[in-house]
Amino acid sequence: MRYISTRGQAPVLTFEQAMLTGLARDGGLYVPESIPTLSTDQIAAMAGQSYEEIAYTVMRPFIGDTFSDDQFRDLIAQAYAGFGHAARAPLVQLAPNHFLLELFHGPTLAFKDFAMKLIGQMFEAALTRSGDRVTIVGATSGDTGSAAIEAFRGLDAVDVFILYPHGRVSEVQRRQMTTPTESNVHAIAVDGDFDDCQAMVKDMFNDFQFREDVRLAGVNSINWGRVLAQVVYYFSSAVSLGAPLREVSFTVPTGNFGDVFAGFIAKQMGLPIRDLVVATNTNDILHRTLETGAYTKGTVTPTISPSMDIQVSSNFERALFYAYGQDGAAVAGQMDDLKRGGFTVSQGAIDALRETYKSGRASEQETSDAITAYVRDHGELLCPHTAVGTHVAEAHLGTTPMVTLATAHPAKFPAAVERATGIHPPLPPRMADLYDRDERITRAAHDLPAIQKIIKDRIAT
Ligand SMILES: Cc1ncc(COP(=O)(O)O)c(C=O)c1O
Ligand SMILES: N[C@@H](CCOP(=O)(O)O)C(=O)O
Repeated sequence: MRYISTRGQAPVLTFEQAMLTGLARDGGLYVPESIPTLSTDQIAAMAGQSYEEIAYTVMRPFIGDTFSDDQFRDLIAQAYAGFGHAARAPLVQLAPNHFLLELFHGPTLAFKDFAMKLIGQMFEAALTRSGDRVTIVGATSGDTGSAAIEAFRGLDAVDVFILYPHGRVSEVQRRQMTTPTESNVHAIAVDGDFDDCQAMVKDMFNDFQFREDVRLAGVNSINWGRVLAQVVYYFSSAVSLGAPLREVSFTVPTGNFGDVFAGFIAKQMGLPIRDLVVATNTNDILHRTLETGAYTKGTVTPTISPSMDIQVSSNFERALFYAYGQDGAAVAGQMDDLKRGGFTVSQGAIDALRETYKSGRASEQETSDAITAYVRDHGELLCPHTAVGTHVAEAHLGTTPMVTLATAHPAKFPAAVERATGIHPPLPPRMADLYDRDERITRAAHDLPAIQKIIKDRIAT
């Protein structure tokens, strides 16, 4: 399996190279040259299998000879062993045709753990074999950073620097990033919003000297490995609802478009997905783009679902690549226009996007009302991101079963949940002392050279 850039001008790589490379050298994102399909029989055989077995079947065709079959099975087993639920991603029924896919049973209580725990295992195995050392720099609006720090803490061959927007993540998210004591993980609070952090990470990848000097790697969803691991729970949940014989739809709380794009890959692989519904908060650039065809950058507005406070949505580039019939030059042109503020998707491409993705938006009040209503009517305490999802999903319920992705545990956002319900969601016992642990934070201005210096100085010591 070979990997190509969405902008068509970067070297073609193996899975291992694409995983360790992060952003392509032409600024694009790596995607597989072709998407493997699974037969109806292979999908049907997943019924009753463990999450780990399904993960192996779904991901094996993408990894080429990076790992042997046995080693890959082993890495998957280790990645999910510490999850707090035997099913890993259990489904809960909310209404006759509406289900919640609980993706928050991993160590940092968000769906990011599914990919990050596996990537951590895969990085360690690949770097142990090669003897190389890398510096991971990531941007987070709260959950990617905590999952990355958890997955890579204490690993010998990796230093991790996470840039997060100062004052714009929840206290639990911040503490998950700032309280680990291992010296190879660093949380940097940046003056700015998530888009500023993400843009600086991309600028570091485009600074080839810096990239070589620190052996830069990325674990944001620009990394194909992140997307790949997220394809698995679309299969596990759809199969338990009757796939491949029955169609299933998904509503996905969306920010950087990685999670919902993983659903697109599942569909291309042969999973009978009817609709993929993109659910946004008031930072609704994706919903507006799907409605109007115009992707126009606005300013990021802080919301009670802070992990989705994003305007420049990285993986939309991957979606565009397929909507433009894998035309890298067309994607590169649109991304150049984005630097000047926005672009208009061609009629053919927007038709293709609308064929796959439906969308909706939840205001702050609607999000809060959904949290209140779901605990009252269904006994389910939702995190605000999930509540954005259930609100939007309700407008798309029909005869096809709808699965809304529950992307984080309510205890990660206790203030918003308590305001809406009067209930203070407790942290699981294993992290009950989170508020008592000492924090280690580096503050930084929105200043790329200064942050690059912090990184270089830290890895030199
Ligand atoms: C809790 C939560 N929900 C939803 C999202 C949006 O996911 P994506 O960026 O893959 O669209 C994020 C952040 O990525 C998140 O942390
Ligand atoms: N919501 C994310 C933002 C980064 O997204 P990623 O999927 O590209 O890593 C977060 O919580 O950090």
